[in-house]
Amino acid sequence: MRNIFSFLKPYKLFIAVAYTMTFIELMVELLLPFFLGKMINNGVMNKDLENIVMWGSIMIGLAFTGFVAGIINSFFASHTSFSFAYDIREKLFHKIQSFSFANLNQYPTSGLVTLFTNDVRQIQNTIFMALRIMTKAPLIVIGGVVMAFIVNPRLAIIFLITVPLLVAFILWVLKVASKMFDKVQKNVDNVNRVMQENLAGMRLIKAFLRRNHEENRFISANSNLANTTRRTFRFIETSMPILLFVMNLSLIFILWYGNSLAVAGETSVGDVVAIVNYALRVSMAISMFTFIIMGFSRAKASAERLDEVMQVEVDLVDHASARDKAAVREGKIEFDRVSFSYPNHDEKVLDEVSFTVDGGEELAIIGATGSGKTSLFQLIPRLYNTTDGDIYIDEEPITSYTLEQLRRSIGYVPQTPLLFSGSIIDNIAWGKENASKEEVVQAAKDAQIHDTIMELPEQYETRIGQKGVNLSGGQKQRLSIARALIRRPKILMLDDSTSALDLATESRLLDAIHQDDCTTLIITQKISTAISADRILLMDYGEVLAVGTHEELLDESGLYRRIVESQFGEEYSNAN
Ligand SMILES: Nc1ncnc2c1ncn2[C@@H]1O[C@H](COP(=O)(O)OP(=O)(O)OP(=O)(O)O)[C@@H](O)[C@H]1O
Repeated sequence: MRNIFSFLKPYKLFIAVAYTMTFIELMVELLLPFFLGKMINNGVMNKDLENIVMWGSIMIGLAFTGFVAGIINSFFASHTSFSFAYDIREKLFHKIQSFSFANLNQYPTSGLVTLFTNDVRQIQNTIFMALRIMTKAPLIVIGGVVMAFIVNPRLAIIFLITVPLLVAFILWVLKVASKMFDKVQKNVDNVNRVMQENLAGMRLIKAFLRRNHEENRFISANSNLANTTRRTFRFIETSMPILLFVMNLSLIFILWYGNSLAVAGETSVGDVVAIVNYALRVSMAISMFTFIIMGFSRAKASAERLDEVMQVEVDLVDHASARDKAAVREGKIEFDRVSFSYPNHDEKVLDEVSFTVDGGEELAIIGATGSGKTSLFQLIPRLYNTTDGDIYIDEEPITSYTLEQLRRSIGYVPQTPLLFSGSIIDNIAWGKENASKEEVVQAAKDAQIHDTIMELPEQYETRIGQKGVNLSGGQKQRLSIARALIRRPKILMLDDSTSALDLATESRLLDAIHQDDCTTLIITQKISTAISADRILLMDYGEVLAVGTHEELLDESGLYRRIVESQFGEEYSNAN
């Protein structure tokens, strides 16, 4: 909590002004009934018009001062709460950008989105309320009781019974409600998650005719949310009339007892009116305070969630020995008995993997699904750290490069191409800061996508929807390859990124890549692609079974022969 609210520090002055205005409003609220009593006692009861005008003018002046103070307070309260929300969203975004893959695995995307929207808004609203009325409400309760005692202690005695009773009741309501709000929040997260998965997987849902199934899943999440919200608000709604009932009882008591004292000449009508007025203000402040505290308990839960993410230790940072000047020169890669398990998982997905790729060499990696190919790739740009063993680039441990230097020299095309909303040119140029149009066009030509782009309505300026919905799978793959090529990386890594390309296009693309002097690692399922590489690495169950040329592997590895036969037919391997 404290960490999150420390974001208010830059706005200390605004907060001070807001609280000063609150104090003025408070004074106005407490003095008005007092002066009303005076006006009735000295003016109305004595039919003294001059006195009425005098007290009336003072009251109007006070009310106007309160009104102006309220407007100024509102301005500073909203400015502070909006600025706070802006700052915290910016800091949160920055923090999440610094997350490693292992950190990201800890938090579902939907939860992170909820942080940015729901949680930040919840705290923002509470800060606004806090500056606007939160401190005023309890002070009105205390001040109202004190003033009532100043006006008439005998009548004010009722406050000593009702106020503690109401406060105790409200504390109980809050305790129960905050647990209920926790459940509401969990259900909000759940609805967000289902929605997000559905929007991202809409095509798959339609293709698999799973619309009804998904609708039912959403209905279930949505009705859970509606039910918990309904239960929570019903509870609060039923507690409010109880509150009002106790308040009204105390008012009736004041009127009845005040009347009998007035008839006996022991108090004045003005005092009774003033005390009734204080009772009304105290009751309103108490019920207002309930809502504020309820908002506060929700904001507390939101602040805790935000704080948890803000405090996450990023587990992948530059090594103490990393040198910013170290730059990848040739792109020679060496794995030395590298083992790897995903964080918080015991299973080894890579087991003592050793191999070397020379600078400028092309290595194809093949293996069954789940054999650890992508995991191996992710270790090279240090998206994860190895569990055991070392990786060297140009004979230096990868930890001796800063993350920035290391990743700057790598062009990584992931298995699922992800394009951003924007134009084609933006998407390719995204791969390199300040890329020129010529560089974009050259990268597109190398990735064999230039001709396709030129056929689009606005060519390079054509906009693509989020995730490039209006492009085919193969086109998306080639755009994300162009994005990697524009970096002119020393190490190029393609994770099954040519799977949707026909053989001729793929071979032209690989030829273009060969023109560049870069080390290329290609994960592929296609033997035809693997054959064109200098060497092939065969993986199975996280181990390297064999490394060599196509012919060497045909001789050495039964598994490789079987894969070749499954794609080219038995005659092929017999002939070779
Ligand atoms: N984020 C993760 N957390 C835990 N385990 C994971 C994670 N990602 C992958 N794995 C596991 O690691 C193993 C290797 O997965 P990997 O994606 O490296 O295989 P792959 O050979 O690239 O498969 P494919 O050809 O299907 O892409 C699998 O058993 C998988 O379940």
